[in-house]
Amino acid sequence: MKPSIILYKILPDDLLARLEQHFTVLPFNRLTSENRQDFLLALKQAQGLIGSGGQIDKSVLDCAPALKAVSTISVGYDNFDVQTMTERGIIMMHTPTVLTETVADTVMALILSTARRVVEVAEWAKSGQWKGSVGSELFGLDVHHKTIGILGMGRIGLALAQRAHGGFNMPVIYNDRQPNPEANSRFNARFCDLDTLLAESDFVCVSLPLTEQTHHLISDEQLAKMKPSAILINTGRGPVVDEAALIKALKQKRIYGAGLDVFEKEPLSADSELFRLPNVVALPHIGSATHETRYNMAACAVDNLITALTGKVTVNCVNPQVIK
Ligand SMILES: NC(=O)C1=CN([C@@H]2O[C@H](COP(=O)(O)OP(=O)(O)OC[C@H]3O[C@@H](n4cnc5c(N)ncnc54)[C@H](OP(=O)(O)O)[C@@H]3O)[C@@H](O)[C@H]2O)C=CC1
Ligand SMILES: O=CC(=O)O
Repeated sequence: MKPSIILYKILPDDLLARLEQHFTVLPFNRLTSENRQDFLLALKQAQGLIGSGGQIDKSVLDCAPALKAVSTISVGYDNFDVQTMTERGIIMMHTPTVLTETVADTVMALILSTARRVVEVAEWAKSGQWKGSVGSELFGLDVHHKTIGILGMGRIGLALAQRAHGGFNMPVIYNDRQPNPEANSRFNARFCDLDTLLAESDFVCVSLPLTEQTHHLISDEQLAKMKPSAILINTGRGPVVDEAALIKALKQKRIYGAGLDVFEKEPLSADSELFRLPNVVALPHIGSATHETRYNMAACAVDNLITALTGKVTVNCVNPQVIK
């Protein structure tokens, strides 16, 4: 008999078929409060879990006595209780690398659209106000040759540094837990402490995971250290930035603007002040959302689960210590 797995995301037909070759698939389109009881019931027999979104915490894992492997269709895994999984020998897989370049493109899109006020000015033109050449009240800021500060020089940080250095002639400074020799040698990037990064950057770009150490890493004190002409970009995770502090800084024009793809609570409420501030570009968590990349992420996650349950895991594992 094939092992049972739960799929909680809609997959392309060919990828679903690939899963069905190996497993009996118990499908849920996504996790909702309405289907939670059915999901918990199905978990009793599931050896594998694949999908994205939702909190897979201890209360969920307690309902999954047969679980051996979990495969998230994302690189971030802050919504999983990895510690409990590791204690129970459950393998946690994720999808790094396949989305790196696409997310770095999204960061550049946010940098350009906030600095050059692309969304605001396009809306202005669309509303019929374009009667002649635009005046300085609609001018933006240059991007090229400005200093980019990258917080988290990992895979995405490095791909961002490449774009900024090679494409826009931007000096690159960065903060991480340790220097990244590749960033230094390929992009002439300079490792510095957080305070220096905040004080010197024209664009502060957050590309960090959410952890206990990074939660609210950017709050009142850090925003106060940024230049009034600087822009904050967050594509890491919403709670890395204290959203109330950010809204205050933006309203008081203590920083020039913000480009955000992630928020403390998602979906961001339609009545959030962030949607009403003209100096904010707020995207609905679309960092990796292209047809090609979302397919590649799903394919990677499917292969990850098949390997974790039927083969020998060598890559994409968050807790390799559980692999025997
Ligand atoms: N908006 C979106 O759609 C997307 C968002 N993301 C987010 O981006 C994050 C980064 O992805 P990726 O680049 O692939 O991940 P990486 O792990 O390659 O990069 C993260 C970097 O941050 C560093 N870091 C971790 N904690 C700290 C800390 N406390 N202080 C300083 N540096 C720290 C890591 O160091 P170390 O290696 O030592 O841990 C690493 O160099 C993901 O975790 C996810 O949250 C990812 C994809 C899409
Ligand atoms: O936020 C997206 C991810 O892949 O992580």
